[in-house]
Amino acid sequence: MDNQSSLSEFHWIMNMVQTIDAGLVVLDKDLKVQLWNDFMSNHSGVSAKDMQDTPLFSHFPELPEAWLRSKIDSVFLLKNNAFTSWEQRPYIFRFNNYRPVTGISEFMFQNMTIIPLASLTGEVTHVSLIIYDVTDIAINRLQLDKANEKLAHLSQTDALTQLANRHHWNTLIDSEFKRVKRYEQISTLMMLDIDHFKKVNDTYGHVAGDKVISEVSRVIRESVRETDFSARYGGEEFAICLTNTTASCAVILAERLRKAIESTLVLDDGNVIQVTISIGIAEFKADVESVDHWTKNADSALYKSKESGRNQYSIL
Ligand SMILES: Nc1nc2c(ncn2[C@@H]2O[C@H](COP(=O)(O)OP(=O)(O)OP(=O)(O)O)[C@@H](O)[C@H]2O)c(=O)[nH]1
Repeated sequence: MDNQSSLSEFHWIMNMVQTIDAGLVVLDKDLKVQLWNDFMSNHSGVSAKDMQDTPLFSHFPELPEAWLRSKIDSVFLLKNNAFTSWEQRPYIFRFNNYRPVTGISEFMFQNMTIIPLASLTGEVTHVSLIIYDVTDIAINRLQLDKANEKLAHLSQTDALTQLANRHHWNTLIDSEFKRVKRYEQISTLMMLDIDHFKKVNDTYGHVAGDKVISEVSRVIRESVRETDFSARYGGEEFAICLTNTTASCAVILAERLRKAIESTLVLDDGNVIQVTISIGIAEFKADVESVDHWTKNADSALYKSKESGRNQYSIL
């Protein structure tokens, strides 16, 4: 190839380097900038002329210097490419994201490849950083993750009460049962039922009944610990599992709930509705063979509370 054609080849290669839709930066061993393409100028607002032969980090103090230095050092040393993904670190250079408002990020998500550049003698004298704008991919992924999270929440939650639904309860209590059985741990199951609820429906209607269920659930949600879990077990029946708690300690929550619900006034269409609950408590014991067995124990205790006059707790 003669000088003229290699010069023109160099010219169009430089044209491509400048206009390609990715950031290209070439650094020497002192991390001084030797090439800064149009993508980098346009997004950073700093021209190639101003960057030329100056240390990269002096222009961009917000760069993760220690982390990036060690990445670049390892490329010089090992002569291998290095790659970083937006999932590890959303961006390297803090460039604005010009996408229509997404609410997810105001910055451009970036992947980066660092490649060693060898001289004719094989010595790695420079590295090139290639910055890819992956904002669209990242935003789609994050939106999908959010939607999946929302769907998972919806599929596990009872709409009226915002408590776990029966299906999700089954999963939770199943794994709690396995945990306590295997490690001989302590855990207590509590079943709650609104007293004479049929009368509430018959007197005030189903909408008022729903309001009562929703208020009772609110009290439950606000009363249990973060480590406990609760669910709407059936129509007006609720279940709470108190992990690492004995039946005698569960009594404290049972009484707190009983009193709180007894003193809650539900207003509906000019009516003031007041309800009470009955509670059955069953601590996990070594002879409990299954979740069904454990639940039956709590149900028997609940039945005892109903039989003894309601608005009270019983322990099996
Ligand atoms: N409004 C409303 N009512 C419901 C819902 N689910 C179940 N119910 C009603 O709750 C009532 C439960 O009645 P029962 O199981 O006979 O018991 P109770 O009247 O509460 O009496 P005790 O439990 O013996 O104190 C029934 O009338 C059901 O129709 C619901 O989601 N909304």
